[in-house]
Amino acid sequence: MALFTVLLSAVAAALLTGIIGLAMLLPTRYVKHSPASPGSVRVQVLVLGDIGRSPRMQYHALSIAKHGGAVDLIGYYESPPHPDLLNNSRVKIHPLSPPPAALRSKSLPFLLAGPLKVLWQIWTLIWVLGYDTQPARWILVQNPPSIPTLAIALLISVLRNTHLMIDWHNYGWTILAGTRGSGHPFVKISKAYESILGRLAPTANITVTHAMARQLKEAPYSIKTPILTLHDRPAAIFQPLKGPGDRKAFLERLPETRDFANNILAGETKLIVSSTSWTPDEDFSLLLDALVDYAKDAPCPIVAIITGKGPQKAHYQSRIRDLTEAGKLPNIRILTAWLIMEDYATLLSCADLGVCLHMSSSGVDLPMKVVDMFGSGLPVAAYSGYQSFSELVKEGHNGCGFETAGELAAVLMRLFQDSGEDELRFLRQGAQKEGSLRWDEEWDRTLARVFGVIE
Ligand SMILES: Nc1nc2c(ncn2[C@@H]2O[C@H](COP(=O)(O)OP(=O)(O)O[C@H]3O[C@H](CO)[C@@H](O)[C@H](O)[C@@H]3O)[C@@H](O)[C@H]2O)c(=O)[nH]1
Repeated sequence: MALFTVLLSAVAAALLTGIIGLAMLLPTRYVKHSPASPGSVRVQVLVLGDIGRSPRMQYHALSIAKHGGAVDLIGYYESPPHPDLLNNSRVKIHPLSPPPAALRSKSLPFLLAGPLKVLWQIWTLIWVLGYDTQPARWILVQNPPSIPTLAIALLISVLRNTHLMIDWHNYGWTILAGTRGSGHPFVKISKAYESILGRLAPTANITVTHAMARQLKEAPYSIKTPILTLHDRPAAIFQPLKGPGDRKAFLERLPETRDFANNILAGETKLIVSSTSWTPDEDFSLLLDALVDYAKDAPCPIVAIITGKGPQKAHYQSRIRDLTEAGKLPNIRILTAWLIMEDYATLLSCADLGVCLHMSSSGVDLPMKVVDMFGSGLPVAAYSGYQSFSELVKEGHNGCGFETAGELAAVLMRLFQDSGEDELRFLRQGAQKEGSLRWDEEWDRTLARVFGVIE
């Protein structure tokens, strides 16, 4: 009997120690103040991508900080973030450690490297969201990427008593379907995962279009929590040119345009700009084929600058080289570049036309680059074959749609002839008008109260 009592006590003591130990390992919890004062609001803004190339998440961070909230901005630190974030005392950037090189290279088979990479991401996310940051009132997470971000954000929101808001930019499974095909098992798993977590996880949701908000209310997502649409709007850094002197100074300074500045300023050469993350959902063959077509009977030379970083850049650079060497691009110069944010914004304001090849894997997202272009007063020629297109581009008012290389070539021919000048001027006015609706007003109206950063 005595032995039994001793054993029982030992088991109870071990259990208690285990429970206390576990409790001590759990992350600290947020204590809700109701209502919270704006100064006490802390938000973890999370993107499992390069912070510097996640404009919408950077703008969220800036808006929260502008109203006095504190922000932990979490993501990979690859490109320089928005300049206003770097010296903002209310924003702390928490760089995620990238997976070890062996997992990123193609040396290991995907079936081994893929799961190991996800395990690495799970660990780094739990560490940063749960332990490296103070408990927050909100986690605001970008979707996609969805795996493992949504699951970890949900786990941490429960453990730390934090509200969870998903900012739906698009769907991870539709992007995957673009490369693997919609019948692939990974695509099916990814769709189920995103739908279930979307339904279970958030206190509230944000979408980039009304069309996406409508879709999320229906199966397979069937989200019942509030869904707010926050259209992308240009940040203050994107502004139309103040005067022709500024255009001259910039074009003569930028290495990519210096040699062509005089002709561009005289209107004899047209400057077009496209920006991209060089992902498979943007088919740059459309632009290259259109330029080859245009070059056959060009009304004027074109300098095309494609800005951005991403996986397919080298592939298209080599296609551009081949086409140029084969003599298929007479009077056309195609350059690629990665510019600091200020120069990217000014280049847009100096161009004659923006080109957008965003194809929308889901049909219901929108390209941020067109928002940048409108902010800089630049009209666009944009791929238009998807449902939400008209939520941003108004055909004949601020841009022209196209679905094939032939149609894009026809737009370029029409606008760059002498007779196209009036239409281009009219479109520029439309772009400036659309771009005058700014991020700050849209954000303050839609989200400031929800986060509690205004009373
Ligand atoms: N600093 C700098 N930034 C650049 C440059 N070139 C491109 N960028 C950044 O890269 C963005 C373009 O990125 P993409 O990945 O091509 O896509 P997107 O047009 O921004 O659309 C994405 O965001 C939307 C919502 O925010 C999503 O709805 C959409 O699905 C997509 O993910 C530009 O808006 C700009 O912020 C450059 O030279 N310099």
